[in-house]
Amino acid sequence: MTKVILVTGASSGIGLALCERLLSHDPEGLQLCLACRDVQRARDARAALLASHPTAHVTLVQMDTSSVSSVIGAAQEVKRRYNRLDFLYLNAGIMPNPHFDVKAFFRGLFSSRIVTMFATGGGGILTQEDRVTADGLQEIFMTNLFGHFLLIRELEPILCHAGLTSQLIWTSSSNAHPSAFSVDDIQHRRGTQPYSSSKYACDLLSLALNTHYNKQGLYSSVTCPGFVMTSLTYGILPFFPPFLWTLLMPLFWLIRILTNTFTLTPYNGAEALLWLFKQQPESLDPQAKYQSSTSGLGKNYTQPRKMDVDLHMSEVLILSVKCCSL
Ligand SMILES: NC(=O)C1=CN([C@@H]2O[C@H](COP(=O)(O)OP(=O)(O)OC[C@H]3O[C@@H](n4cnc5c(N)ncnc54)[C@H](OP(=O)(O)O)[C@@H]3O)[C@@H](O)[C@H]2O)C=CC1
Ligand SMILES: CC(C)CCC[C@@H](C)[C@H]1CC[C@H]2C3=C(CC[C@]12C)[C@@]1(C)CCC(=O)[C@@H](C)[C@@H]1CC3
Repeated sequence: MTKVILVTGASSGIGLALCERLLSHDPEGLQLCLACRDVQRARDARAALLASHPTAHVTLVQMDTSSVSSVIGAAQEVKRRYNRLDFLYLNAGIMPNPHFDVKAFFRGLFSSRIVTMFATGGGGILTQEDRVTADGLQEIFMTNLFGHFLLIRELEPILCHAGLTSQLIWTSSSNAHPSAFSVDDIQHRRGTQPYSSSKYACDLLSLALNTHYNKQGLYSSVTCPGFVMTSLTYGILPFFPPFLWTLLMPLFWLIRILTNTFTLTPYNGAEALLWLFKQQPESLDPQAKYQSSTSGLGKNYTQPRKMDVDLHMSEVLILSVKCCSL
């Protein structure tokens, strides 16, 4: 039976690489819908996918996850086109206005946090300046988490079908950290790490969605693509042109020997997202984060890692998120 798959943020990076890998895995049996905010970039992505898979079914829907009306409109369009959705990849994400804290970076270099700092971008080396959207919500929270929550809520009728299972697959991050998140400030209006907070909220929300929806056949899983060279990463050091990143690649390959989270290419980063596509959702651990990993010799594999999440907090979050959507 044909599987219907919707991928948010499919116009570039990990989302686009995932689409390419899904089509290589099963070129005929999929109906792929690319949900993108920029129509021209979406068309270019579709053309690139069709160039390598000319018989594939690839459609587009315009959706900006940072806008409530855009998400609701796109969901209506998706429900009009399909009466069932098998996989929903919640991948669109931003880290705008990042600040790279050089002092924290050098402090980390001479401390015991050196490996975790490289593997997770933690230790305070990255902060961001957030904005408020036209809907009055924090942009990073809205784009990375809340837009996706609204999408799931709107698509519920085609995600939950008696006797069938569907999967939600989040692109989270190893930068998701409980210390950046507070249930009293779920949008992270007051702190300096809204990206980390939004990704930790994705981890919590996935857990709560499993509690609420498993009995209706809907399962949610969390992935981490590792550290990947994409436009999101290039934006972290805007004064650093892409060719300088290329010069750093030998250093990154060396670091990969110490931490297999340096997946580096979007193809490698999409590994866990594709792996989940091939699993029975009932066999997955709702408290695991499925990590794309690449060995020093370039071999790709998926590793489950226990998330630092608790059920009570996940329930508080889903209630707060529902309140935001009223
Ligand atoms: N790169 C990395 O090392 C890591 C990335 N991630 C996560 O992976 C995901 C993909 O990022 P990555 O591929 O790296 O970066 P890219 O910037 O290449 O991809 C991000 C995608 O999200 C889309 N997007 C951004 N904002 C919106 C919006 N408001 N509405 C709809 N789509 C939007 C972008 O669209 P457009 O083309 O229009 O900009 C783009 O297609 C993100 O969630 C990111 O947080 C997690 C860990 C590490
Ligand atoms: C210029 C220096 C020699 C090297 C600087 C490297 C850092 C800029 C990177 C080291 C670890 C990276 C990293 C991320 C961004 C860039 C680094 C801090 C992320 C935070 C990107 C987004 C994510 O979601 C994380 C998982 C990444 C973790 C590692």
